[in-house]
Amino acid sequence: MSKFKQLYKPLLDDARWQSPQEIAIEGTAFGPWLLEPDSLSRRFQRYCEHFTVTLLEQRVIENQQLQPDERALLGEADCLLRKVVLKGDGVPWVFARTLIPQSTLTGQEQDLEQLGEMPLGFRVFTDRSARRDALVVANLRDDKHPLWARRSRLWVNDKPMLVAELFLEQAPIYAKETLRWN
Ligand SMILES: C=C(O[C@@H]1C=C(C(=O)O)C=C[C@H]1O)C(=O)O
Repeated sequence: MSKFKQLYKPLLDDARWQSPQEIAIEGTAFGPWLLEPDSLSRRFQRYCEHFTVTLLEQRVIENQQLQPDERALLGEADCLLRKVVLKGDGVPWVFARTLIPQSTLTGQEQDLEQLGEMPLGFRVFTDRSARRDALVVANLRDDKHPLWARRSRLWVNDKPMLVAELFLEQAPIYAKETLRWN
C-alpha cells in the first residue's frame, strides 16, 4: 500500500464532518481554499509551475461498502473509487478520494473512468452543468496545527460524485503568504 493511502485514508475515514458555518472558517486564511466552489485544481495551478495528479488506485466497490452518509448522497449504485495525490511542482499537496456511481459513468460521462492522471476538476469544471453542493469540512488535528479536509458532491449533467480532499502539510493553504493571493 502506498504511504499516502496508509497514512491518510484512515484519517479521512474517521473525519468528523461539519458544516462550514459550524466551524466558522469564512474570513479565515483557510476559508477560500476550503470553500472554493470552482475547481480546486485550477486554484492550485496558480500556486505552482507544474500541477500534476498521481493516480494511486482505481477500482469498483460495492454499494454496501459505502458509509451510510455517502450512500445518502450518492444513491444505491456501485461506485468507481479513485484515489490520487495532487502535487504542485512535485510536492504532495492533497490526498483525494472520489466515489463515482456507475450510474454517473454513462453517456458523455463514460470518459470519467479513463481520466488516468488528468485532474478530475479539469474535466468536470469545463462542463457548463458542473456544480458543487453538500460541502462539509473537518479539522483532523487541533487548532494549533490544523490538518484540513473537505468533502463535497460534484454534479455534472445532473449526475453526482463525491470528492473528499485532505490538504497535506505542505499545501499552500497553510502558508502564511497565501493571504496575499486570496
Ligand atoms: C474535483 C477537483 O479535482 C481534483 C482532482 C482530483 C482527481 O483527479 O481525482 C480529485 C480531487 C480534486 O481536488 C477539482 O479540481 O476541484
